[in-house]
Order: sequence, then structure tokens, then C-alpha cells
Amino acid sequence: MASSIGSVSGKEGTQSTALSLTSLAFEEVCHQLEAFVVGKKASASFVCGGIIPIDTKAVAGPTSSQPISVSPPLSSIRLRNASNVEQILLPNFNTLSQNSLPFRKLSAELYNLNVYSGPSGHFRQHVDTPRSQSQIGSLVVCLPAPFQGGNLIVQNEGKQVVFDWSHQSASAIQWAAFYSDCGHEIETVTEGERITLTYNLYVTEPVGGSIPPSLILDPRSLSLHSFLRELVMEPGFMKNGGAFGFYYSHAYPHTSDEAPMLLPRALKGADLVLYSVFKSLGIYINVVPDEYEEDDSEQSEKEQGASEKVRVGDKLHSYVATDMMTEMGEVSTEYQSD
Ligand SMILES: O=C(O)CCC(=O)C(=O)O
Ligand SMILES: [Fe+2]
Repeated sequence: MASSIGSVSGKEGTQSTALSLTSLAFEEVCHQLEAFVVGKKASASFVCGGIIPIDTKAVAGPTSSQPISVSPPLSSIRLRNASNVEQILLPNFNTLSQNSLPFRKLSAELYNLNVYSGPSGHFRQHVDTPRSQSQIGSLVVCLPAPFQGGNLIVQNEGKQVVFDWSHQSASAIQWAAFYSDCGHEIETVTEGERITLTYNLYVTEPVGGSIPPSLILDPRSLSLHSFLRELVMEPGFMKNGGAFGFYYSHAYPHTSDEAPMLLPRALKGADLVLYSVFKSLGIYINVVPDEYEEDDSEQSEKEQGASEKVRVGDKLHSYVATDMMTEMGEVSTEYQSD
């Protein structure tokens, strides 16, 4: 898990803004900022999925001695869907000259073959264990075999997406990909066999080639960008410098000292939006782990469900200098307009 610190030094703005920030209390600014962040999150995707009809003529009949084959073969399914999954789960943001976020690609590694059989096969709500710091999600590919029930339900921060693959289970390959910190479950398979392959999705840096421009988003097109730009241009805004701190919206498997270096490339959804916007504005941003301390008190156990023990979210908190900030010295990068 992580939090990020964006730090700005004061600079007299040259442009008048409709929003008179000097008259706003800092708290109010935080509220507005929070609304933008939450707004982004509302549209941020945490899951995607699709369907690949199979060529039924290519499936061998019951009398054939040929092994059953599907078209297209599984290896190409992975490739054909990789760019869709990448765009949704791993968008690349152009952070211009401030870019320290390398362009990223997804790679998938086969992890498991699962068979859930009727009348009672199911998998209770769980979160997949990340296998490495670069794992950002899971991909589930449902193979063609008839079954009833067995919905896959993926959840993230109170939202859920249901994949009902039963209707086309005999005639299509269906898939879903989601971030690693999403809870998910498989409802009871009432009939037939539900067969899936699960892949771990990792972030990699492309070797050689570059990402096509169409796959790169410009953070300057986001409303958060113009809001923040006006904010930092306002004369007198944080004249003596200062810092914004955000808890991240997703959980990340990072606790090591290398987290500030490794974390940016694994950022997801709203966290990535925030990071890219700060970056593109030339605001110093530091990503640091927010170490979770377990509270064993009975009171706390009663009040918190197991899934709520981890502090992840969009709440704004007062700024507290951490050891890491102290070690790094005072950080202040002057804001530069473009
Ligand atoms: O089969 C599925 O739909 C998902 C399986 C799963 O969640 C897992 O293997 O962790
Ligand atoms: Fe799972």
C-alpha cells in the first residue's frame, strides 16, 4: 500500500483565475480536490472483459478421433486481448519532459487451471495474492464447456461487475481481467463444468519498440489538470511551499525501501491519474509506502471487517512529515507553467 506526496513551492501567478483561491480556506480547497479525485475514481475502470465466439465447425464431433480444438487458439487469444486490457487496466500517460514513468506494457503468465463442477462448485470471495511487486492484476479465461450458474463477481470500493458466462458457455471463450486488489467470487455452478485458466498480469517495460501514440493519454485533457493548474498559479497559493498528501485508492504489494522507485510504474486507476497530472504540471511527487499497522484491540476487530483493515482510500488527511521525507531533505520543486 502506498501514499503519495505532491510538493509545491510558492510562485506568484501571472494569470487571473475565476476561482479566488486566496479567499478559500485550505480545507475547502482540499474538499474540491477530493471531489475531483473521487470523480475520477468513479469513472476509473478496475475490470474489463470480453467474448470470443468459437468456430463451431472447428470443434471435433463426438465420433471424431481428433482432439477438440478451438479457433482461435489460446495463445492468440492472449495476444488479441492484450491491448484492450492494457488500455483499460494500464493506460500510459504522457508526462512530457517530467516523465519518470516508463511506458508500460502488460504480460500475462498462466497460473492455474480451475474446474468448478455442478451442482455445488463455487469459490468464496477472495483477493488473489500478488506473486511479485510488478503484478497488477489477474486475467480469467473461461473455456467453452456448458454450465449453469457460476457467475464471476468482481468488486472494488463498493462497485461490482457481474460476469454471467453461462449463456454462451458452450459456444464462446469469455474472459475478464481486473486489478489484483479487487475482491472476487464465483457463485455456485449448478450444472456442468466451468473450466477457467487464470493468468497473472504483470507490468513490464517494452523492450525496443515504443507505444503507439493512440495508446498514450494526455493528462492535460483531464479536468483535474486544469483545476490544479489554476490552483498553483493563484498568487499567494502556498507561498512558502508545502505538500499535498493522498492515500492511494488501490493496495500495492510494496513495503520495501525501493518502493518510491518501484511504485510509480505499478500505479493503477485513479492513483495513476493523480500521479500523471501532478507530473505533467511539474509538481514534485514522491510515492511512499504507507505501512499498515495491525491493531489487535477487540474494539477495532469488532468495528472493522477483515477487508477494511487496510487503509486505502481517497480521504484527505493532515500532512505529517515522515522519516522518509526527513531523510530526503526538504523537497521543493518550483512550479513551471507550460
Ligand atoms: O475461475 C474464475 O472465474 C476465477 C478463479 C479465481 O478467482 C482464482 O483462481 O483465484
Ligand atoms: Fe481469484
